[in-house]
Amino acid sequence: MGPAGSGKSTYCATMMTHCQNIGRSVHLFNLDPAAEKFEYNPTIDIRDLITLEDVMEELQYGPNGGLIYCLEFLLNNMDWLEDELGEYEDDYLIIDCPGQIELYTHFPIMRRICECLQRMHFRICGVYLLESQFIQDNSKFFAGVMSAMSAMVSLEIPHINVLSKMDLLGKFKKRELERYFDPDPLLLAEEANTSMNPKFHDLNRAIVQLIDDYNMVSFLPLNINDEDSITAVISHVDNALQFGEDQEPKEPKDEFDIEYD
Ligand SMILES: Nc1nc2c(ncn2[C@@H]2O[C@H](COP(=O)(O)OP(=O)(O)OP(=O)(O)O)[C@@H](O)[C@H]2O)c(=O)[nH]1
Ligand SMILES: [Mg+2]
Repeated sequence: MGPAGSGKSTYCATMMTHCQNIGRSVHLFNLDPAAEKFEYNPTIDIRDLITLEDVMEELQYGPNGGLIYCLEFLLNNMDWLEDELGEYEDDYLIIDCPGQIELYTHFPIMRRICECLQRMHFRICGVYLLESQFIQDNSKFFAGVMSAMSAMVSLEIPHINVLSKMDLLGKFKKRELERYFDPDPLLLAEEANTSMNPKFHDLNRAIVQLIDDYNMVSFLPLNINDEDSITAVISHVDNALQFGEDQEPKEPKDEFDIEYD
């Protein structure tokens, strides 16, 4: 999940490549009826049920109303989804979600989809992407933290926040960056207040107090060009899913077998 352009599809493709390299069988599930093309072909695709293009053309909807219509259509046809998912009950699915925050907070659409997955005994972990460039502007960062938090609160599933596009971030000192990975909102608010009109100071403080009260917003950095960073993110997700706990132990590969004289 994450706002438009935050790197969701790139995240999915990166994780697909990584999983294939480590020998894990994964499938891509596209939930975005407006998606155009993917690096990997989705195994399950909402566009097989309905596409935004058709809705806009036939019902004369605009792009946002059309998107809501598509997802509500899916909710009214959940047996389609259950049929599609049925074949992959024991598999690892990476779901590319649409970005519009309305789907998480204004309408319970994503929540209902999560409930359907849970009914089918899938374990779910939400991964919310926020562009790392946001940390160059505290007010943008706050807005991002709040949108991540509202998705987290409305879905009620294990949730991981990721700062995406770390490769694009200019030079930052390590210590300075770490403040954003585990943000101390009160400290950040003081900084925001120095650059904003005093009439916003109380509002800023109230907002950061809210973030602080939840005390559960932290970020993992993701640099898609750095294998260690990809591994770190996927191992947090695995941990949240308890993935691998019921997997059969793998036979050691020949080259690692110990030879005795
Ligand atoms: N350098 C860099 N570019 C990235 C990264 N992730 C995404 N991009 C670029 O950012 C743009 C948007 O990326 P997408 O992966 O399509 O983002 P999205 O969230 O799926 O976008 P929508 O589906 O349109 O909401 C593309 O031009 C990507 O090439 C990254 O980690 N590093
Ligand atoms: Mg996308």
